[in-house]
Amino acid sequence: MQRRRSSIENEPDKQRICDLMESFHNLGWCSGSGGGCSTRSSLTGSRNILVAPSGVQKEMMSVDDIIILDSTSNVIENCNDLKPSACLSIFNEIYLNSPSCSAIIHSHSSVFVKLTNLFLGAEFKCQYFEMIKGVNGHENDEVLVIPIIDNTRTEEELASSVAACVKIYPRSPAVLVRNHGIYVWGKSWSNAKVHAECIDYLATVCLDMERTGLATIEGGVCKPNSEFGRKNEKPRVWRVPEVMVEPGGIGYTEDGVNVIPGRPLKFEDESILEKLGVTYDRLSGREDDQKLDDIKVRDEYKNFDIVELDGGKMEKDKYEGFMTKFFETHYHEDDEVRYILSGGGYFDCRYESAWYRIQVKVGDCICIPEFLWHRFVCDTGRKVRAMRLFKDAPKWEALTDVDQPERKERKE
Ligand SMILES: CSCCC(=O)/C(O)=C/O
Repeated sequence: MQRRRSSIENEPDKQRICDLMESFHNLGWCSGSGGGCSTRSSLTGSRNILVAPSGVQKEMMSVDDIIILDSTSNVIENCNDLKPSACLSIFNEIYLNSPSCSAIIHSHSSVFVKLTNLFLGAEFKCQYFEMIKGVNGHENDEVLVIPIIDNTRTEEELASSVAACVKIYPRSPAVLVRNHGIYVWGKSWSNAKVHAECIDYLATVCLDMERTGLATIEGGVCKPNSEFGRKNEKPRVWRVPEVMVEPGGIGYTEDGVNVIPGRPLKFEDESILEKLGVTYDRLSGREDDQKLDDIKVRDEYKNFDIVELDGGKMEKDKYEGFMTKFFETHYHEDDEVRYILSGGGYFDCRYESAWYRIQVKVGDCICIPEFLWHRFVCDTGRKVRAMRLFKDAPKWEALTDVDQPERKERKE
C-alpha cells in the first residue's frame, strides 16, 4: 500500500539520497536534469529500494520526493506523487545481476563523454594508477577494465545491454555509456560513491595525460609513462610464421597482432630475443634518465638524435612516406638502437623463416643487431617519438632485400 507521508524510519535513507544528489550536482555529474541515484533500504530484512525522482531539480530534493519501491517495483511510498527516475529499469537490472549491489549512481560527468570517444571499442582499460586501488578487488598495477556500451534513445533500451555487461564483467562495478555517462555501483552507498569518485578521477587523468603525452594507450590500456610497475615488464613478442604474413605486412589489431580467424598468434617467451640477438633496457621514457647516461657509457654511444612521427599531426604523405620506408624489410651495417620517448609500435624481425613482432613502448630502449632483417610500424596510436643512439656519426642507411639480394641470407 502506498503511503502519502514519509515514514520516519526511512527518512535517513531518503535524506542520504538528497545529500548525494546535491553533492553530485555540485560536481557537475547531474546537471541539466541528467543523472540519478538509488540505494537499497538500510532497514533490517528489507529488500526495498529507494530512488530519486525525475522532474525535480537534483540539488533541491527533499525526503518527500524520494520514492520507495519493493523488489518487484510496486510503489511503497511516493509522497509527492512523482515519476521515478527514468533509469529505474537499469537500476533494477543492476540490482538483479549484481547481488551485492546496494547503491547505484548514474553520472553525466562530461569526462565520460570524452573518454568514450577516446576509447572507441567496447572497454576502457587503464593500469598503474594509484586510484585503481579504490575499485574493490583491484591493485594499482592491475588492469582495470570497464565495459562501454553505445547509447540508445531511451533508458529502457539500454537496460538489457547494461544487464549483459554486469554478467560478463563481474569485476567491474560500472558500465560506461558512450556519449552519455556512467552507471556505477557498490555494496553500500559509500562504496558506490568511492567507486564513482575513483573512476571519474581515472577517466580525467587518462584523458588529460594521453592528450599531453604523459600517458600512452598500449594494446588498448592507458598507462602513465613513468616507471612504477612497468620496470619489470618485458617486451611482448609474437611469432608469425612466414606463410601467415600477407603481402602488405603482418597487419595488426588493437592488440598488436594480426589474428587470423581461428589461428591466434603465439606469444613467445623472452628467450627468443636472445636468439635474435635483440637486447633491451627498460627506462622511464624521460630524456634525462640517469640510466640512459649509464647506457651511453656502457655501450659507447657518442651521438644521438630524435625521430618523431605523428600520423595525427604530420601531413598524410609525409607520415606515410616514413611508414613505407620503415616498414620495408631492411637491415643496417650497425646496431639500430632506439629509446622510445612517447607513442609506440612494433619491430618485426625475420629469423629462421618466421617473423617475430616485438612491441616497443615508452621507456623501451631496444637494440636490433647489425645485419638482422627487420622493419618497423607504429601501433594504432600512429605516433612514436624515439631517440636514436649511435656509436659514430648519426646515419640511417637501410639495406633492403631489393638493393642487396646477395645479402638476403645473412642472419636468417
Ligand atoms: C622507433 S624509431 C622509428 C623507426 C626507425 O628509426 C627505424 O630505423 C626502423 O627501422
